[in-house]
Amino acid sequence: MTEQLPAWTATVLGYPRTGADREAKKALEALWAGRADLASTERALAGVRAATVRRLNSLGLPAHDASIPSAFSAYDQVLDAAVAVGAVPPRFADVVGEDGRVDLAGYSTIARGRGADAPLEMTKWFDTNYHYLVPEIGPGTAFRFADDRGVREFSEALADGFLTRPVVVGPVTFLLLAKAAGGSPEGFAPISRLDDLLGAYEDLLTAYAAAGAEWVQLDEPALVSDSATAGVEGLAGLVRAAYDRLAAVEGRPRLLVATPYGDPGELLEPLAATAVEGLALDLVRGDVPARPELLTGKTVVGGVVDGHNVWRADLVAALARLRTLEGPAARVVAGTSTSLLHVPHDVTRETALDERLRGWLAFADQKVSEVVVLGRALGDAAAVREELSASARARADRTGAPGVVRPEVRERLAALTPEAFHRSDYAVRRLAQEEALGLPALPTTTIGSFPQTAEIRRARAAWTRGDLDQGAYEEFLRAEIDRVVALQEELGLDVVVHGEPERNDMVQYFAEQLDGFAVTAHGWVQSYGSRCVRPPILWGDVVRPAPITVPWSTYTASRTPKPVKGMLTGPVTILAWSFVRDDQPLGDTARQVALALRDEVADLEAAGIGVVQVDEPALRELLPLRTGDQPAYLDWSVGSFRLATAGAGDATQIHTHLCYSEFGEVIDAIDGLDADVTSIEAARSRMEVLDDIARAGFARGIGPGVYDIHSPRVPSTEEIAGLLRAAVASVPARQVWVNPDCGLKTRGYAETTESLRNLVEAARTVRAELPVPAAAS
Ligand SMILES: Nc1nc2c(c(=O)[nH]1)N[C@@H](CNc1ccc(C(=O)N[C@@H](CCC(=O)N[C@@H](CCC(=O)N[C@@H](CCC(=O)O)C(=O)O)C(=O)O)C(=O)O)cc1)CN2
Ligand code: MET
Ligand SMILES: [Zn+2]
Repeated sequence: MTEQLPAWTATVLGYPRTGADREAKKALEALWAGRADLASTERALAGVRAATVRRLNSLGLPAHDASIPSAFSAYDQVLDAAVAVGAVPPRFADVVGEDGRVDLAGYSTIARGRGADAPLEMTKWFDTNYHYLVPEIGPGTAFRFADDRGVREFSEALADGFLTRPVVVGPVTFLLLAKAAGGSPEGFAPISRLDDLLGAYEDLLTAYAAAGAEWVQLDEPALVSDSATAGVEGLAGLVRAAYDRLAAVEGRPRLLVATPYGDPGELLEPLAATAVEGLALDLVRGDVPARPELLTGKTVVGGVVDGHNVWRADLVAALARLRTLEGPAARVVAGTSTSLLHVPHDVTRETALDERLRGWLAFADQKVSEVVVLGRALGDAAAVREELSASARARADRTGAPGVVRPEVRERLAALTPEAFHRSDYAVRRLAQEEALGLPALPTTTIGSFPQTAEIRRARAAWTRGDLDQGAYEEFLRAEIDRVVALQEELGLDVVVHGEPERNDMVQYFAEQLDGFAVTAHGWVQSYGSRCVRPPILWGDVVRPAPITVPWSTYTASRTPKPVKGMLTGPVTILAWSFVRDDQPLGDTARQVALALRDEVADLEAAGIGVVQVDEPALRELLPLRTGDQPAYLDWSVGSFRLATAGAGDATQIHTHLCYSEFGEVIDAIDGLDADVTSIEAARSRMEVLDDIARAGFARGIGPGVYDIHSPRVPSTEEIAGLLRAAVASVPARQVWVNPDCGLKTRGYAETTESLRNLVEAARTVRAELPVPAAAS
């Protein structure tokens, strides 16, 4: 490795994969629906890859120096790594070909499941709204370099004239993110298989070298997360040994090891002590190393352009940061902090956005231009003087723009007293609510959304285009609500919802109705697999010009004598799933959103809606990766939820919904929300999470999800009744609610109707088994 390093000066760690017009999403969904065959789907995905490489090149990343990443994935990069190293769970062994390859059909099967074969579990990727598939690793998992899809994609780009830099999830992160396969011995940890896994990575590197790769990027984000590394003894030694071994592979490509999403802290040292040629550091969330000499002799990608947010970078400050790396590093490369996976493609397409706002923004393509400018600036700052001052002007322009600061919002926040964050004692509220609602024991309800049918999407698309007028669209939605209410009455659900047909997305919908937010037309970002979201941009002070959900909820209440549950998205989730202004603390922004929601709760209450659910599925997502940063976060996040809800009277029942079950870390926070009823995911753990809840002394209502809505599978009455019996064995029956584990929007009506029928039936069965005092309470 003594020859001249290729002269790259700028790079990005990854790029969006859905395609500028969601071509990959549409191609995959067509394959799954049986509307397309494998060959045409592969061609469509290859088209997205080719367009990406050309785009990155036209934006200024050279074609031949490995600064363009090859970071495509048809579904998920962690699944790609699992398939590459032969870690396919035994229940899917039949999808692996004789040559070790897995075709797109088999790959989709592992991701989405098949009949009784559950898919790989899906969970959040660090502190983002991206979800990865969790590898299942056991003592007997036979690692080998099995599927060479990544190598073929590299060769495809090379044949097209581009020498790219393949990107693969690194071996340490792969195992730290994996879970023990079913049947593993008690206490088995996937990371104990590191040595065996490295053999597969050695062969993978050799294959990339044979195909002509000069650099390979290995992503090791787990090194920045306390929860990913918790309980692993001697991790520094493992990191050192792993990369010593990979660095010793004969004839291998150069290695760039990336630690996005934070700061690797003490784990930088063992990594830097190995012979890997490159390190990519996140200098937005992380810091320039306290011991710069660790970087001696390395190529260092300084991640100074935020891959998480859409604001134009402060290029002058970014350049200054990069310069601090220049002494020790052999070469400094301007880069992004993370992959650009989390931001939309191109802001210039957003012609409906206010022009002034558009001038403040950088989506993926604009961020590529930013790193290219910084790369040039490292050589000769004078050559890019104009670009540097334009970036400074754009940032300065935000400060004084109308709407960024609204004195009435600031004054209202400043005048808040502690009472605004507190309700009466739960015991008092409980009595008032029992009287007001008159619900049976084990009350049944849903999480809010009913299936978003093609018909609903079509109607909304027609209304957005102007082909359907406002009146006709609203009439369509009222008819939809009528159907959803009639269905719930027929099924016998106790607390009725309106089904959320008017919402394109639970965050975007609210953003569209609040001042201070902007929404995009093309700004799609992958959330998981083929599913995408358009995160709104929260740029100014937040004001609610008019009630948002009140007309829909009151219409619903007019159609049924049963209690109706109003549906709001909470302040933390609205922040988590938006691109949020970076000119003030998140807590201040969250409290502004909370005040708007507080007014909405008050209006719902005044309109006679006695139950209001404020969803906070992202409460866990924004939890800082370093434990030391967590208390401050929990303080402002819990506080903003309380500010949104504490204006409700005693008789108004506040629900919240959190759609995950790993909340050991946030159980106190959930308690702190002080909601009257909290619904959570619990079916997959067979209600075991309720033991934690009981141990924590949680005394309010709890709705453990009794079936997994992520799959079309219909749970039987007996199965649900079994789960409910387990629930009432750990938690007093008078606390227990019966509901699915999340909203039904991604499901179809056939399985939804059947599943809910069984849910109601199971609740009746177990209700009848309860001792009389509980049933009467
Ligand atoms: N923001 C957010 N994050 C979240 C969740 C969530 O609900 N929202 N849930 C969790 C899981 N993540 C999810 C993310 C996306 C979807 C999802 O269903 N996305 C839809 C798009 C939802 C949407 O914005 N729909 C719009 C636009 C739909 C659309 O594509 N319309 C067509 C036209 C349709 C037609 O003419 O028939 C088009 O624009 O081309 C609408 O309904 O109005 C998709 O990818 O398909 C589900 C779960 C965690 N994170
Ligand atoms: C991702 S949490 C979803 C909650 C929302 N109320 C729904 O039912 O869709
Ligand atoms: Zn949910």
